[in-house]
This record gives sequence, C-alpha cells and structure tokens, in this order.
Amino acid sequence: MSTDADPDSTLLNEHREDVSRPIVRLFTEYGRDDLHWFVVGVLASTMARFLGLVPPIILGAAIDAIFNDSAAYTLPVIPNAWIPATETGQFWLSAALMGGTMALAAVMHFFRQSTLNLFSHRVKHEVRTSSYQAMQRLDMDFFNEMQTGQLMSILNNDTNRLELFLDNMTDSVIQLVVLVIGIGGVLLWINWQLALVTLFVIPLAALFTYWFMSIVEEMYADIRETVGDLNTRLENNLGGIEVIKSATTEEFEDERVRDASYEYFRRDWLALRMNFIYRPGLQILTSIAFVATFIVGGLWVISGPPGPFTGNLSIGNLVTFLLLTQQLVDPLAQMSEAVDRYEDAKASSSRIFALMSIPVSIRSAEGATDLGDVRGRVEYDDVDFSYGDEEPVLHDIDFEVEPGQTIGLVGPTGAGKTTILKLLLRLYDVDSGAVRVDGHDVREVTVESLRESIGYVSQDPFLFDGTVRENIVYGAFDATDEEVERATKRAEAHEFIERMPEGYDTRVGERGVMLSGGQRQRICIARTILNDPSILIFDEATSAVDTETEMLIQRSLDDLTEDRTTFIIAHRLSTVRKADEVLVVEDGRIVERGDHEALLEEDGLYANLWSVQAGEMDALDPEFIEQASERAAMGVRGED
Ligand SMILES: Nc1ncnc2c1ncn2[C@@H]1O[C@H](COP(=O)(O)OP(=O)(O)OP(=O)(O)O)[C@@H](O)[C@H]1O
Repeated sequence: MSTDADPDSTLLNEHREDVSRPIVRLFTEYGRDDLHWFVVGVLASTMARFLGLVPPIILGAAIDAIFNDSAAYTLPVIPNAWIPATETGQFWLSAALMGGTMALAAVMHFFRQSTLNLFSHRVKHEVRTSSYQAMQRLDMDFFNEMQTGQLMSILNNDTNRLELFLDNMTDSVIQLVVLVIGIGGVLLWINWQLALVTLFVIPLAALFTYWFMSIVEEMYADIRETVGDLNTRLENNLGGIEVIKSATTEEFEDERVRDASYEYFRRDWLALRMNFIYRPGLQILTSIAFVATFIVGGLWVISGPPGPFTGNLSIGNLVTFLLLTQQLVDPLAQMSEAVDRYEDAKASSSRIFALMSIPVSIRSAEGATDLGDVRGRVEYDDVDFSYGDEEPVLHDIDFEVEPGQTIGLVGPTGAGKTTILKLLLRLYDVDSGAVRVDGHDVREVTVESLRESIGYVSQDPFLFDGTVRENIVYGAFDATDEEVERATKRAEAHEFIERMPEGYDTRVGERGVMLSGGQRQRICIARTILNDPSILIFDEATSAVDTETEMLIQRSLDDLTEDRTTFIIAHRLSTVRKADEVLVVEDGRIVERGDHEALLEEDGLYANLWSVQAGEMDALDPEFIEQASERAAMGVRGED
C-alpha cells in the first residue's frame, strides 16, 4: 500500500466519474432488505408533519367563532353535528383537538426517528462491510497506488456521512414536501389570493437551491479527497513515529501536517462560505413571504381587499396564514442542510461505488478447478514481469523445481527475488510466460486453492493486534494447543513465548510492536508451520534472528522442508548453503544457478558474495567490487 501522500488518487477518480445515480443505488442495493423500516419512517414523518398543521387551523377557527364572534365554528373534516353549540363547548373542543393532535404528532415523531435511524444504521453497516469485502479482493496494484488514509476515509468517514444523510435528509425532504404541499393546500383552500402572496417564495427558493447545488457539488468531492490526504499523512506519521523521533524531524512533520490540514481547512472553508450566502438567502426569502403576508393580510382585515384582491379575510384566517407561513421558514431553511448532506452523501457514495466498481484481474478464472493435493512441482517458463506500467522488473525467468526440493534465491537488493515468488502466490500476474504448479498454470486454478497450498513468511513479518496465540493460529483457527506448541518449538519460539508475562496470551501490540524483529519472525514461521502448506516460501524469514538461533530454526525445519518444495530468499548465504539449487538473481535475471559447491567453482557473483560473507575480502574480484559500488550508488537493482 502506498504510504506516501499522493494527492491525486487517480484510480478512484477515474471510476468515480463512471458512477451514475449513487444515491438511488444506495437505496436499491443496500436499503432493499430494510425498506419496510424506511416506509414506516416516511409514513410516520408524513403523519407527524400533517398533524403539525392542525393547531393553526383550529386556532384560526376558534379566534373567528369564539373570541371575535364573526363566524360560525366550523372545522374541516369534523362534521358540524359533532361541534358543541355553546362557545364554552367549542373552546374545550378546540383545546382537546389541539392537545390531541400535538400528542399524536409526538408519538409519530418517535416512530419516525426510531425507524429512519434503524434503516440508516443498517444501510451504513451493509455499505461498510460490502466496501471492505470489495476492497479486500482488489489487486495488489490497487493497494500500491492507493493511500491508506484514502481507504480508511472511504470505510469510515464516507459511510458515516451516508448515515447522517439517511437519518436527516429523508426527514428534511419529507418535512419540506409535506409542509410545502400541506401548507400550500391549506392556504390555497382558505384564501387562494393571499396564498399566492405567501407562496411566491417557493419557486424562488427552489431556483436559489438549484444554483447552490450546482456550485457545491464539486467542492464536496474535493473536501472528501483532502480528508483522505490528511488521514494518510497522520497515519504515516503515527506509524513512523520512531523514525520521526530518532531523526528529530518533528518540526518538519509539524509543517507537513499543518500543510495537509490547511488544505482541508481551505477547501472546507470555501464550501462553508457558500453556506453563509445560502442560508441567510433562504431566510430572507421566507421572511419576505411572512412580512408580505402580514402587510397584505393586515390591510385586508383592516380595510377590505387591497389592490387587485377580492373577497373577505377574517382575523382568524390571517392568524392561520401567519402561523403556517412561519412553519414554512423552518423546512426551507433546513433545506440548505439537507442539500449539504445530499451533496456530501453523493460524493461519499460515489467514492464507495467507485471503489466497488474497480475491476479485479487477479481472481479465479471461470471454471477454474482447485489444485487438489499438491506435489510441489514448480515451473517458471520464460517469465517477464513489470509492476503496473513501470519498467520490467523480471526478464526471462526460467527454472523448474522438483517436488520436495529446496531452492535458494540470492542476489543484490532490489534484484527481483521477492517479486519472483510473489508471482507464484499470484499476487501479480506475469506479463508473458507462465508460472505452473504441478503442471497447472497458476491462472487456471482457483486463487484460494493455490494460496492455501503455499506458506509465505515475508521479509516484513506482520502481526495483528491480539495475543501471541491468536497470531499463531491465524488461518488454522481450529489448531489444538499441542499443535500450536509443536509449531512454536520448530520455529524456536516456544521458549521465549513461555517466558513472556502471560505466555501465549500475551498481547503483541499493534503490528507486534511489543516484540523484537526476531521474535516476530519466529511467530510468523510458527504460523506458517501450523498451516502445513505443501510449498514453503521463506523470504528473508530469519534475517532478524541471530546466527545461532537461525541455525537452531534451520535444524528443526529440516524435516519439515525435507519433503516439501521450499524457496528460501536470503542475503546470508549460509542460510541457502544446503539448498538443492541456488538461483542467483541480478537485475531481474537469473545470472547463475547450481548448488553451493558448483556456484563457488563458477567463481562469479555468488562466489564473490560468499567471499564477502566469509570475510575473505582479499579473494574478491576487483570487477565485483566495482559493480557492487555501482549497485550501492544506485540504491536498487543496478539499473542503468
Ligand atoms: N509494489 C511495487 N511496485 C513497484 N515496484 C516495485 C514494487 N515492489 C518492488 N518493486 C521494485 O521491483 C524491484 C525488485 O524488487 P524485489 O522486492 O523483488 O527485490 P528483492 O530482490 O527481493 O530485494 P530485497 O533483497 O531488497 O528484498 C525493485 O526495483 C523494486 O523497487
């Protein structure tokens, strides 16, 4: 995985552009199973909002009939026969109806909130687990390109944003739609002419919102990206805290974090500034509607219909109008938040769907069969390989290994040894040629059966946060205590584990930080032994243990490797001395091959490396010394 901040995660962006209607997909693909909760929530929310319209209507009727005595007491829906004849009766009916609808609205709000929250949390859970599943299956090329922080930001921040959106946005939209339709309907029914004065703001608010949305959409996508960059920087620094402290680069890192954080602040601020215009803008529009209704309605009540208006308007009607207009302010003002959340959620879900749509090229082919019992014959047939679009790293790799043989791979750093064996695990596919196991091209068998048959101890042993035991049984979860102990004894790990404060139950810390490099390696070797694979790969697996412990590990591994194909990558040549064949890799090619004795006789690169390690500096070929310093100067493979 890329550990340095590459601000432009092009791979994700390319796919993001192809994602269409992400919000619809959110509902159809992830909300489907819980849609009933959503429907209940929508109904409860709609009911609650409609019930909220009732008290102003009752109040208007009560003012005209009871307090002003200017009209008969009538209510929509309630039959006149049910209405008491006395003013006192009408008064108490009004109080009961207003109290009743408010209480019922509160119950509806309870259902609205609990069901919509349940729906949104479930969708969030589904989206998070699906995006993790999809991500885990992506090719290694993807992890090489993507920043860890970007990925964490998708799995965490983006899914959280969806929840926020589903929680609040649905409700805000319902509130807006119901209130606009409900209030609009009631106002038009009471007095359609005054209603036009009140409702003229609605299309203006819609236009204003459309304009706002078109501007902020890109801004939100930008913000999400900078959050990812900031996360990457923070994660890098926390992971490399030892390097920072020992190199005393705290100030340099302060500066880099400040830069990343400032970039986030800057883009966030740009979007916020738009909000500063949008929110007051909407507020002004709704206030204009309120004041216009008050002026026109007030004049109407005082001295009859003003200007082009006709007909009557009672005080009760005006009070209902003003109360309902006031109710319009809230949802319209909240619309900005809803739009914010919508844009946010759209950017987040398009990132999530983009991640899910990245094609996986390393997967089991259609109709691929399992490898079955592996004998361990391995064949590299004229293999060429390059990482992504970069320069080729391996050229014409061609060798065969018989079942049970032990093969050593040696050569300068960056020569391509690890890469050769990553092709056997099919972490990458060859550019040309083929890698075969027991005669089967690795691309034609299922990836699972291939990888299950291979045990890989990498040069960078990774332990999960958890106990020693949990790390050892990783992949062989049913192993018994006896089996675990047998494996750790073979890996020369049992004794040091026993000496730890809580033995096998000692926690190893994040990435195994509480253990030494050599202890981590031995635990990883034990894990591999326990998984009992047919083919073993030790990539610098004992580089961090002292020579004495390495000798002990090798001795106890001898019977393990005796009848299984084993690859050992080592810089310490004594590690591969007993190998059936040693492949000497230089600059992506196999330049020498043979057993230890034969290679010494050849007097080439291997013989020179051996002399270096044996301390026989005088025996070194001057040409070798010259080439070695060229390689060291270039840092890697000795490319020209
Ligand atoms: N994921 C990657 N993306 C791009 N290039 C890579 C990647 N991994 C390795 N390389 C490059 O491929 C070349 C071979 O690397 P590889 O790790 O196979 O060498 P190696 O012989 O195992 O080195 P070492 O002995 O230091 O472990 C190097 O030049 C390295 O920079």
